[in-house]
Amino acid sequence: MNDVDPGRIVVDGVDLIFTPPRREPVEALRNLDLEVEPGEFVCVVGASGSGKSTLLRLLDGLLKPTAGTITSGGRLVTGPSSDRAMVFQSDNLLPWSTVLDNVAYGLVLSGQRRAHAREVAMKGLEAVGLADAANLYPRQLSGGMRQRVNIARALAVDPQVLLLDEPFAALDAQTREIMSAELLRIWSADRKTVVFITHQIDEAVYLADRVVVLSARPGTVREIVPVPFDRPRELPVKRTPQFGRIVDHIWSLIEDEVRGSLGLN
Ligand SMILES: Nc1ncnc2c1ncn2[C@@H]1O[C@H](COP(=O)(O)OP(=O)(O)OP(=O)(O)O)[C@@H](O)[C@H]1O
Repeated sequence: MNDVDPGRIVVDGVDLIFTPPRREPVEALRNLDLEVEPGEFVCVVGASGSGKSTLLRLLDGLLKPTAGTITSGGRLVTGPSSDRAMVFQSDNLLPWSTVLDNVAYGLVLSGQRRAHAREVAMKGLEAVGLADAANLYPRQLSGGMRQRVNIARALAVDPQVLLLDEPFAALDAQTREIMSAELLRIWSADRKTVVFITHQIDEAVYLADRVVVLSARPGTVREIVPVPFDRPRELPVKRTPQFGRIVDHIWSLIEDEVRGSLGLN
């Protein structure tokens, strides 16, 4: 494997210190190293405040490391780029545009002709199973459908890397479970590199090739837990003893810190 392979992410010795005006600096991440292989699905878990979202924003180029470097496909990440796309917890769909135009939006912004952008957007909607919803408006969709539109929008620009920050956090438990299976189906079609942030350990174990466990602030990699289940993965794998053992192990790594973040230690 070569650092310049498209979709390969290398985080090398990254520190991130926030320096808010008139407040104490906040050391969010310290000496964080991580390598993600092209096409790999990595989930990141850790107590609240351990720096998960900060790491994702660094990977997208929305934040710059205080020290260390991040490369994507061998190129230094210095700002957002079309080879990486982000999906947030709250959907940021435009309420006055149809589903199709919401998905086409990024392509139009990047200079593509509207007709071509719509064609590509339609393919994206087909990939997430929402072709029939193309002419609806966001308010006419359920929460799960809106997040599928968000994913289609991120995929429409054909990024090498997909960054997802708790994309299903606002959904109810059943919808969330179905959406995670749906995400694996979408991902398996062209296996982009995925970095997925979640609070739900079982969601992480179900989705990931490897689960990155962050320590409490300042966040650093505490352990990387490989997930051995074959793909395609069906939801019943979550009910197996081996699955339960991996979830228990990850929980044991962060339990004290989760209690600490709640003031319970
Ligand atoms: N812009 C900022 N200015 C100052 N401190 C910040 C800023 N953004 C984040 N932080 C702090 O950095 C730390 C890491 O925040 P981050 O949001 O990355 O954690 P997280 O693991 O994603 O948390 P959660 O699970 O609660 O979403 C926290 O202590 C947070 O308060």
